[in-house]
Amino acid sequence: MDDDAKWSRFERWLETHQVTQWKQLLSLEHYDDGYRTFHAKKPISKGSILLEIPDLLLITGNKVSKWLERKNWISHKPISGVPGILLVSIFLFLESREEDSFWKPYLEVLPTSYDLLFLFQDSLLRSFVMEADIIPKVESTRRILRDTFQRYVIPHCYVDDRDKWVVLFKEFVRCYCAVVSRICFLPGDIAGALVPLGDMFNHEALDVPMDTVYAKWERGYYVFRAHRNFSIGTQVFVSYGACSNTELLLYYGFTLNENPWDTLTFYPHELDIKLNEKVILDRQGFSVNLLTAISNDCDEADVDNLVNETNCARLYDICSLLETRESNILVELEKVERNQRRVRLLKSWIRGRLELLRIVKDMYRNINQVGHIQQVNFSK
Ligand SMILES: C[S@@+](CC[C@H](N)C(=O)[O-])C[C@H]1O[C@@H](n2cnc3c(N)ncnc32)[C@H](O)[C@@H]1O
Repeated sequence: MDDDAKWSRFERWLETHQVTQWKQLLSLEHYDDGYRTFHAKKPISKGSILLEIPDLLLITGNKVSKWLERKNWISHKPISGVPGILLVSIFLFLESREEDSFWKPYLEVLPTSYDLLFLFQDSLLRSFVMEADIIPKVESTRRILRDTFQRYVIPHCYVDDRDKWVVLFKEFVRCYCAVVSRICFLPGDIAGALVPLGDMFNHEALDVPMDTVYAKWERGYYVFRAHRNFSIGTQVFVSYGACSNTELLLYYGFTLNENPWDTLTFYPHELDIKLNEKVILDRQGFSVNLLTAISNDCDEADVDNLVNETNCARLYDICSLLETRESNILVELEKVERNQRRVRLLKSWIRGRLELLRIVKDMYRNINQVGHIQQVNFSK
């Protein structure tokens, strides 16, 4: 069945369950790479309902854990020790092998390839990624996936050779990627909910955190509301939260330009600074531990005071060191011949970090010149 036919089947499935209203407001655009996004057919005002998906269509962690237990796939005791996200991944894997699965029309339109960071080749990660603790995070994801697959999936599948194991494992990893990159928050659920069609909204970063929850459970439906006005013809986004580009790459496989929530995490000893703790840099500057380490004697609880008392020229210099390091990585990355999507993602990730460093450098330069922090907003 080709992609158009799969999509038509998915739409019919939605219509059978009375999911039709959205078409008055939204159109779905399909990209060549198989991804999709919503556009506004009419002007949309903040707070209006975009989409309502009935409970029956949702795949939730709680439903899945009961199902796995009922089918004796995993017994009660181990189930409580397996993270909900992995249980939903196992469920997706099993359902996608069932010809008559209720969710088949949905499963068929899920993306077939992902760019989550743990899927990147080690040669790319180890040479071009300087974020603190990223390699252990990637390795732990890979290990957990292998262990879960070996422990809970393989005993129920007939696998007589290594090639078959590899094929099944790749399919399991694809299911896991679908779950982490699409699951929606559902209070009281061990994992959250996969919301067919609701998971086609792309993410946008907001300058300030949202005042209300715009995607939530209401009266037996998962309801998506507009968090701002959208003009006709423009892309309609939701917001996945205040995610840094590192988090976006880890869990969703993309980065944003000018992401106000971007961060850069590092260990100062990498720059020959005597401090063993991890330091986080965001648009407000360095985390308190670095400020404390290089400040004069002052009350650490008051960040404004701490910055006033800190040698901002030194903080500026640390930004410059980080900037040089990131620029050098970017130069090396430019030499990589492969112009594949993952290389492009790493480049845009680094460009985002350089932009962040520029903003913070300007901030510390201004503080240094003025001698106090009045021009800087530390309200976050
Ligand atoms: C919940 S899905 C959104 C729907 C997705 N576009 C699709 O067709 O299935 C999340 C995935 O969409 C993509 N995505 C979401 N927001 C994006 C954005 N602002 N820029 C680029 N890709 C985005 C990423 O691949 C992410 O893993």
